Amino acid sequence: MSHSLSHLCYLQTLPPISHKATFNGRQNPPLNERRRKLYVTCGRGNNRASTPTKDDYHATLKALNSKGRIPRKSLGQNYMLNSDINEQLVGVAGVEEGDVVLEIGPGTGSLTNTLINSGAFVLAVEKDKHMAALVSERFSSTGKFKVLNEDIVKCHVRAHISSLVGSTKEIYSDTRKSKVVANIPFYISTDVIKLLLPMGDIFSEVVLLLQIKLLQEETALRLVEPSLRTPEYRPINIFVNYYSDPEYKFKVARTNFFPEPNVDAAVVSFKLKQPSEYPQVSSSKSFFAMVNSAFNAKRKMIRKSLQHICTSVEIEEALESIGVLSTSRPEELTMNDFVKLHNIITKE
Ligand SMILES: C[S@@+](CC[C@H](N)C(=O)[O-])C[C@H]1O[C@@H](n2cnc3c(N)ncnc32)[C@H](O)[C@@H]1O
Repeated sequence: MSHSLSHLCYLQTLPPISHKATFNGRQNPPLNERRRKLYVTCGRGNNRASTPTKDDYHATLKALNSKGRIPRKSLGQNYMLNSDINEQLVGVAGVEEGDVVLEIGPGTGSLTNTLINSGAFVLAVEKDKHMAALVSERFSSTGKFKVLNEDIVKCHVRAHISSLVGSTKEIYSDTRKSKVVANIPFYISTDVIKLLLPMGDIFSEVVLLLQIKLLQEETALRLVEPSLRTPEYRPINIFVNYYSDPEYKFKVARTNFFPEPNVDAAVVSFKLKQPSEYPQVSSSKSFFAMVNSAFNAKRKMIRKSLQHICTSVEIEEALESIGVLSTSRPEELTMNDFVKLHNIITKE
């Protein structure tokens, strides 16, 4: 292990960080054989082995302490303490030797470690310069890691991935698409979904550990499997299903994070559609503008809220022709209904 990694070793007793976290001090379950193997191998023969660090409570505190940091609430810094969950996340994404993976917010690097040990090359985008420095020290010697100290929302993801995939071609000869695997803070989850889901030309899959804060505990489930006529049915549901095939995977209890948030989390996978698989609309921009207008006046009937596009009589006729009531409100239309409606009323 290189000297620069030594501060992350799991050798000392609990460091003197006192934090108001409600972490209950439970130990992670013992490593099984497969995980033990992953911790000591790096996959590619031409790269050095990754650190065999176990990213539990003590190691996380120790890493933070080494940089004099305490978790910042404003950046959603709730660190994962359970390597089993990282392994499950990586398993959901089917990360294989040679994959290029975008990780948003590596933090102390617990998920990064699992990704690298699975054979991936990780491009990490971390807004906090101290955490970016920490993971850079921890992983640059693996030759399978690059970190950008940037805000993901402002980051030119496509350009970075394209230049990375180009530059890693010698090592990774096939042309598989990249993946996104990340434990992201709640405050950027909608922005991240909007940014990444339309990138089906470069990413095959986006697997996110999301905090489920919006309404009640099953928010993540409702994001991917919305029911018509419910308050949770919103334009984001239509957006998600337009660009991907989403799947709710499993819930993650809040006790797995440090500091412990006041909500649980959930793993959601979005299999990205190819641009040729998107619903057929003349313009996605005008389609989403129409959907947003319809939902902006959620209590209003569609024939009234879309009058800036055409007359209410024309909208009524269009609604009837697609088999829905002319008095429908937006939460009564499926994505396919909106697609058909858009294609009729923007033609007239
Ligand atoms: C929930 S923590 C996850 C940390 C780590 N991946 C883990 O699983 O323990 C979120 C991370 O995202 C970073 N972050 C917050 N806002 C960000 C943004 N806009 N762009 C990139 N990273 C961000 C935080 O600094 C933090 O490291």
